[in-house]
Amino acid sequence: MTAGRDARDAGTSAKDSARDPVHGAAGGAPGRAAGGSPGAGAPHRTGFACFVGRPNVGKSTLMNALVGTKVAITSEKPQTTRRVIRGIVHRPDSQLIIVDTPGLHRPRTLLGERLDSLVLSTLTEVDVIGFCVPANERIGKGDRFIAEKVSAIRETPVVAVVTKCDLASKKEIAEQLLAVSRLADFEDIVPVSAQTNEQLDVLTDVLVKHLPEGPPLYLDGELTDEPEQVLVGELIREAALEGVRDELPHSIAVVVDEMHPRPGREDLLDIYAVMFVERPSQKAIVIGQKGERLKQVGTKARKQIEALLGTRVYLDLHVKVAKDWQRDPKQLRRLGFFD
Ligand SMILES: Nc1nc2c(ncn2[C@@H]2O[C@H](COP(=O)(O)OP(=O)(O)OP(=O)(O)O)[C@@H](O)[C@H]2O)c(=O)[nH]1
Repeated sequence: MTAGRDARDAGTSAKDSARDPVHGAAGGAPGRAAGGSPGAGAPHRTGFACFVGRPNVGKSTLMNALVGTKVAITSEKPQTTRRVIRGIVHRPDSQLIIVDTPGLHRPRTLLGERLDSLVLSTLTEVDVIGFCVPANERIGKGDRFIAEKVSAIRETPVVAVVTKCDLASKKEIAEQLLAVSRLADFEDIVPVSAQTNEQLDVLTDVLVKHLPEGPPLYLDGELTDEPEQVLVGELIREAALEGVRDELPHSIAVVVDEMHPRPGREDLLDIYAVMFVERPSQKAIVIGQKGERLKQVGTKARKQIEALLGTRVYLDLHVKVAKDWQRDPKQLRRLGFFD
């Protein structure tokens, strides 16, 4: 099977693909979600997909690349994603709504437990699951744990996605595809790179195959239904995560209190946000000497927010301590993590 083939050729049934589940090797034609010309009389499909995998395997980056814009934040720190975010891929033949989840992992805190139950309930509700494994790392216990969990969900088909293929040689990719095929009985296995856009169109084709027939749920051009306030908070958190180490990334939460155009200045949006950390020592780190670090974080976040919203932004960012918020149900609710 060649990579980057036409969408219409991809219409193999789940049964066919079970016999030959591997979709090409990376190195095929690049392109993002470009397929999707509906064949004559082919029904329109609409549905939900969800990517799961160990932290840091590239789930959020993949969703952004498929959707074509930055709707989920990414970082080199594991467990960056905390919220369920939807990105929408529009094609003539289909609408693929991607639900981004936090990685499944063994819960260590109350926050961890809540995230895991959130993930499991999401998985039974979507139409297809994308189980992600990076091409450039050996399959480990964590991957096996998640592969077992998702293949136990009988009602949802699982497609394996070998990510970050730009970081592996052809031989390594081939070996990884084989290793992944031994993990569980996947419907399909697709090697991709979100960095170079390789095989993203093929992945979309494969996911769309599993969606039910139905009309579009979102208007053309809508890329996400996350409230802007949430996206803005996530961009601030992403800027704050850069350059911090150890436990600190997990201790940072951001709440956007207010967001409105400045009276008499329709071209300027005022945003008031608070960054929460768990301890005073962390507050000092986040703020930095003479407030330097916080200033950099604010500038970086502001630029990203301006790019997202297409307007000039004034960002008022404060840091507060919410003691041990990850373990405290009341604080968790306040920061938007509901049970
Ligand atoms: N070279 C390369 N790097 C990638 C690719 N996809 C993701 N990355 C990088 O891998 C890191 C983790 O990516 P994320 O998308 O945040 O991973 P995630 O699985 O969503 O992580 P969690 O939110 O922790 O679950 C980031 O530094 C990305 O830039 C890819 O296709 N190629």
